[in-house]
Amino acid sequence: MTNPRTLYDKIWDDHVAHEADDGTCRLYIDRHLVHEVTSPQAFEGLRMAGRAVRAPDKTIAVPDHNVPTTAGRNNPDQMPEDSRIQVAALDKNAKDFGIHYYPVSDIRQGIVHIVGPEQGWTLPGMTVVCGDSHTATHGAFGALAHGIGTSEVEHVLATQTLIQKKSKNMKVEITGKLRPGVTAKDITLSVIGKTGTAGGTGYVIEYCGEAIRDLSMEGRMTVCNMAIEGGARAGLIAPDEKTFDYVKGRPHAPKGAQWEAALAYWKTLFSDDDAHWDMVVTIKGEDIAPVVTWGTSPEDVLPITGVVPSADSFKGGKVGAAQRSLDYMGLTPGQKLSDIEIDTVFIGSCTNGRIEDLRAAAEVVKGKKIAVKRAMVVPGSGLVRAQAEEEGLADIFKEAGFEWRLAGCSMCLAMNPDQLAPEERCASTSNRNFEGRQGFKGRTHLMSPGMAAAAAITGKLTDVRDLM
Ligand SMILES: CC(C)[C@H](C(=O)O)[C@@H](O)C(=O)O
Ligand code: SF4
Repeated sequence: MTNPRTLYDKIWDDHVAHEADDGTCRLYIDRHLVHEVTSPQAFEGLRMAGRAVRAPDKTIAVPDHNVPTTAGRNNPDQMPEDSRIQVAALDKNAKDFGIHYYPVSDIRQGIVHIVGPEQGWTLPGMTVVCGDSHTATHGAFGALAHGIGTSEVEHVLATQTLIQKKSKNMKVEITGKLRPGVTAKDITLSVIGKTGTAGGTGYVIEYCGEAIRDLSMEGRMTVCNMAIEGGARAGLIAPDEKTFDYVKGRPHAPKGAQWEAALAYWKTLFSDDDAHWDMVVTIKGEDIAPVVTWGTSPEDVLPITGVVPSADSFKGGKVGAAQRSLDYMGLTPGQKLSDIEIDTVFIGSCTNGRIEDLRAAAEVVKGKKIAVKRAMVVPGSGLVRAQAEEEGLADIFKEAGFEWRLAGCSMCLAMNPDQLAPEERCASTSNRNFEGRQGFKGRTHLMSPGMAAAAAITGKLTDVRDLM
């Protein structure tokens, strides 16, 4: 009998190419995803050393952070100078080094964490890295996926391996059923609300339990996407029939006999009953409400039925941080969250820019008009966009007054023209509400797509259940 192992242990063991005496390991990397922000110096490093990309067939690049999302964006005049330089550099690097590439003009272009799964690059049991903290998204497939820094990007490009120390195992179990109006986003925000942004430090989280099993692959990606906001090294979910169905037939998924062999292996990817957990967090699915953030940290989570907290309801160092958040966000303690007026609504990002997210938002919006200054839907990829158009979702959004944009990171972060003005208040489906994240002095409230759509319709933070 081998020792009982977690899913993380199993994937780890299958990828260790070398282990040093101090436990430092060299891990084989199956997929390396690349975007324009964290790769230019890495490719430059290879050039200077006269090195090639070790496994170009396992290296996939797409520009996403800097690209404008308005029509005519292939015109370089639409891009600010620094964005243009980064996108042009990725165009050139992809060509020079012969890696898979989805340029801005390609319908498959989109946010790297949406494109990878969509094209079948992300598969169960793989190690997946990207110079991007939200790489955890791919863990939804039962892959070990995490963000790396630019110097590591260069190392992986050159060697297809990564130097790592093993993390501890954390189990986050969401039991039972979710209540109506509660989504994957509410799960992942509620977990961070409970554990805090540092709660996952040093761990890889496996999400499990009936409520996780019941989620679609899209929902599972939303949950894993925010593992990093809870401080974890990665988040993952054991693959099951839903995972295999999602993967099957995708352009880069295995076919024929290779599919059968892969499937047999994937079915071994689960945590053994007696596996050791260094920490266990359990939340009842029925206790989770539709939530929003009120502050400038993803752990500042409250049910939409709540009120803005006062700084002195916190302890220790958090009192000062809460006061700073309240000042930055322009909020008064005791104010009902559902009385907070919203200027702008952003539906998109690698957290919630997939087709299911757009369907959920469209369902709330259908036949209504927006009551905010601006609202935009930014599909996570060109293919999500095309599908949403085919399903009539784009028309629903446009008729309601939403802008219907092209794929990219957009207003998730202020690296492209989609930005908040100072003090502009946004209901956003993205994953970070840090100061300045969506624009200088911009104010971000994180929530699910249905909740963001509800805010667009009423002009205030709104309990989506009131519109259902
Ligand atoms: C620009 C990039 C390095 C960054 C990340 O690592 O996550 C971005 O995607 C983000 O969401 O803040
Ligand atoms: S959508 Fe946002 S979180 Fe995701 S990769 Fe882009 S900037 Fe980062």
